[in-house]
Amino acid sequence: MSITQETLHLIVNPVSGHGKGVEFVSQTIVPILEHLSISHQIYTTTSPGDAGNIGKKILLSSQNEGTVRVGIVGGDGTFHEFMEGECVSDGQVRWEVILFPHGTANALYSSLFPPALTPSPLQSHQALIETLPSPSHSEETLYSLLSLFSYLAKTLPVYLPITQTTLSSPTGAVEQLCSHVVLSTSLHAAILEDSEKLRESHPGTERFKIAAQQNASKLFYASVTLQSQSNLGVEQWDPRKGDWGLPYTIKNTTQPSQREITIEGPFSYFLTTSTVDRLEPQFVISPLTSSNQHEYQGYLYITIIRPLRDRFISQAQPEDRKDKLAKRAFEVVGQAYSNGNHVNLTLSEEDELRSFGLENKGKGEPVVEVFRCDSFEWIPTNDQRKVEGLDSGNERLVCADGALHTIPQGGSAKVKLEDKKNGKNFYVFA
Ligand SMILES: Nc1ncnc2c1ncn2[C@@H]1O[C@H](COP(=O)(O)OP(=O)(O)OP(=O)(O)O)[C@@H](O)[C@H]1O
Repeated sequence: MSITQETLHLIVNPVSGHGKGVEFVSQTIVPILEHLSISHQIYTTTSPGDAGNIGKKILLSSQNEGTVRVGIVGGDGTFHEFMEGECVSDGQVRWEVILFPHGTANALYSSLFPPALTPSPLQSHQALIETLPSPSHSEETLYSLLSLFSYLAKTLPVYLPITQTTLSSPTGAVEQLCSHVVLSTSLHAAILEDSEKLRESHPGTERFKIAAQQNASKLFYASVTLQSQSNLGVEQWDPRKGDWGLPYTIKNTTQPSQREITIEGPFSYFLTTSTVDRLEPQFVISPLTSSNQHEYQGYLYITIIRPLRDRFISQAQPEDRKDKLAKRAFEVVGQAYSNGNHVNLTLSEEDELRSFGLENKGKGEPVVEVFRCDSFEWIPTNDQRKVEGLDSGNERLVCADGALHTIPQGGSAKVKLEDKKNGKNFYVFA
């Protein structure tokens, strides 16, 4: 078929996930496209980073303008590489993306189509499914076609805010990063770094557990300034009210305005997303993130744990602090597997027994602080006043969609959402 404005460009990663992408394209996607006479072109990635090169080729063939429709058969990494290639190009096209979840975690897909949602989104596509060339597809196959069904049903695609991060040294910007799933520092970034070092000795997923144990009791020294241009300013989630409001857990600082607040560390957890509420189908780490932002520029949703706010740790004997911090980190972050319940956990206000157990939507402040804003700056402070009994981690480490980067000594990471007006926008059928 010749390439036209209507052509669907399919970028296929042959190795992601279980390595079944190529087979899925030939056996499932192509028969549907041919049956519906949809012009398509298949590109198979041949090496890491190739999805970005393919994206650039597609951009050239579309003469850098209009709407270009792309299908990604792969995981978050394939989408990331495709998107990163576009971030550095000068095109002004509107990318409309159909996702086929053929990765390992599929964070974006499972956020757009949460598994076990009732009623199943498949129900609304029943009439369409019955017209498919092979209507006996398994439930699992049909689930992986939901984004395609959304496109075929002519649903408006969802705007996908892209996060831009600038790593600077004291003398200026040194590196620009684009991400669409997650930008993190602290524990999340440290686990990724250490698990990579363990890949040879522990090829299975066990290495993530070991890396988590190695880092769960560390403190990361930094200060972060959150900014918002909106009239509402920076907002904080209050699980007790079930609503967003003015920041209320920031103490001992004079804030110049609601549009800018500074949060002092040390941190153990710091993660931001603008599109996904989960990093794996069941790991709902940012349950307030809403990707249904058709018209809106979008928010950065920020999930923070500052362990010294928790008397279970701050009032522990120095020799007990390590164990207690690790125990608490697993207890809290583990609740992300219970549909994101960690954001509902509150610190006990009065505790005569001094057990400092956590409550669910109790009277005290939440143990996890959740904010939304449109930009922030993470400044490693390398604080000399360390907390007795607790080790510090590398606060200069940054993870952008799984790739690790280091903030130069004395520098910072400035993070913001790409301006929707500047073009190069990504939309996803959901
Ligand atoms: N032909 C290829 N050979 C080897 N690696 C490739 C090839 N094509 C792409 N890649 C690499 O495969 C990596 C993994 O892809 P991807 O991240 O999509 O899958 P995943 O890691 O299984 O899933 P997820 O990111 O959803 O957890 C990408 O980072 C990309 O660099």
